[in-house]
Amino acid sequence: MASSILQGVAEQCQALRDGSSNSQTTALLLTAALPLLFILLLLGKFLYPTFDPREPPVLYPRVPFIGHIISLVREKSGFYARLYKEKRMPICTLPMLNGKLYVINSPTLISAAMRSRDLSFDPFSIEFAEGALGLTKEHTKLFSQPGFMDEVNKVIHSSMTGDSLKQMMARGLADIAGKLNAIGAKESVEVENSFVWLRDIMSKAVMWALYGEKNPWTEDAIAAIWDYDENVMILAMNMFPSLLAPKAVAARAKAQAVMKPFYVARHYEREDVAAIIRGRAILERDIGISDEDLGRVEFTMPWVAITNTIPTLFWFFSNVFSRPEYLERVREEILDVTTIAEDGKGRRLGRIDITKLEKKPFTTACYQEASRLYNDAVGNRRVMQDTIIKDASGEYLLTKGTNVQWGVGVLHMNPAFWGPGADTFHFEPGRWMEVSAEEERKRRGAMIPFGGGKHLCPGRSFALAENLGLTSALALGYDLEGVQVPGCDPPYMGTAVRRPAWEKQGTSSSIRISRRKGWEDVTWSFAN
Ligand code: HEM
Repeated sequence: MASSILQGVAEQCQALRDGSSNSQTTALLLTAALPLLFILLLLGKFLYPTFDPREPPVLYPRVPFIGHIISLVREKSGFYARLYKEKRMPICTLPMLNGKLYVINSPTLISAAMRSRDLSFDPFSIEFAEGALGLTKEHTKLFSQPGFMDEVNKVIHSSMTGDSLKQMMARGLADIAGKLNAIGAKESVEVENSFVWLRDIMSKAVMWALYGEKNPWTEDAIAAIWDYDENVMILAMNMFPSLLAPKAVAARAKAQAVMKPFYVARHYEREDVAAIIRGRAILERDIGISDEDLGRVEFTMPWVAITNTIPTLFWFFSNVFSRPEYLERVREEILDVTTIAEDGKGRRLGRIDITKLEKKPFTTACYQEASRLYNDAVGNRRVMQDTIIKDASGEYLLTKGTNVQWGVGVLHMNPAFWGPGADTFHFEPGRWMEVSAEEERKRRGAMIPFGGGKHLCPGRSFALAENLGLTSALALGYDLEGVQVPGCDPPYMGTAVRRPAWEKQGTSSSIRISRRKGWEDVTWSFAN
């Protein structure tokens, strides 16, 4: 940058000496410009980041300083895919204002970044919380105590395994069954928007699973989470939130107000509350967060629990139910894991075993394909100590304090890993069936819908069980007319999964649901 300015000045001086530009005006202008150039050079020295030759290659934006920032805001997660398509770099350094950002595209380097102890997600959790949850500096100071985030990590990951996980799954699945069983044999339900219909059923089930009998989440309060979801990143930036995102601020206030009495009454200590909710609250209480404030701080949990689960459910559901041949194959597999018994009162009981369904090849392939195609998360880490990561393309120095990102879509939609058509929105469950050892090897590290390393999403098995539960009972026991697959928009910033954009392909969101012929008398339940 500085050298190109100097070069420009030198060329002008040469032109003056040569007499090729001897006008007095030019000389005057140049004299006046010299101090300005000097200031620019000085500013450049202090404002522009420096690069070590061992760092990833630098990719300068067309518009200096702010070019990459503008592209990121405009293109969202699509920015990483575009950059990779144009440059095909395994990793690069993007100068931004007076800082820089590393962007990784190689699966091996992404895996290394996720596993590295010197790269951390924790600073983002804390910084995000301040704006997104409306916390005070006091709260963030408490969270920043050495070792606290490691304790949170331990609680999060140990509480979503074994019996705690099973209990959560069972509660959620029972709630889903209740909603479907309520659809009578003689009625048909007209649904205006299939995404919203699924969203409302699943949100309630997840809240029930997390908060137990004292679950505070009303329909209204759940709707507020979805209003918040759309604008959470504006809040996270923490600049004039009431002005820039008043709807999200109001939604957050409403949701946090609903949570407050739950925490003030210490319902989180109850046995029927999910261990992740209980464990986090106790940990936070122990470092000095009051019960009154826990409802505010813990608002992050219901949000992360539904914001990616439900879009994943929607894409799995719509891609299967809109294709009769796929629906038929999925139905066969579900039937195989379902027991039907008389209830002694003239009705039948249908029990779907979700753990067995999780092993069925075609159903799993459809779920995987939906996750591959529609998950476009952006991975984030901060370099805590200078560190080196490497792959076959070379070794790269990552310097302390720099942020690192990767776009999941760059890997998930790369035909080099997933075969022809993988870079278009072509849903092909066949990609997941009969995969050769060679293909398996090529795909290693290229499927990362849940992130990885010590921050690997702890909710992935819960989400899978609930999503399979709802779709499997629907597939076997109900007829759904009019299901279409819409176009999609990038995920909202801070979330992982693309959102439906009905208007893009003129698709209709409305569907009609009725009991399937021959299955009208079945009451559904799940084993997990
Ligand atoms: C299909 C559904 C889901 C998807 C696609 C998803 C995706 C993700 C991703 C990409 C991350 C970041 C991981 C990283 O940076 O390495 C994450 C983290 C997390 N997710 Fe999920 N998630 C889902 C469901 C859930 C559910 C149901 C819960 C809770 C009930 C949950 C709780 C969390 C938590 C607490 C973290 C932070 C983990 C940490 O910092 O160690 N997620 N998730």
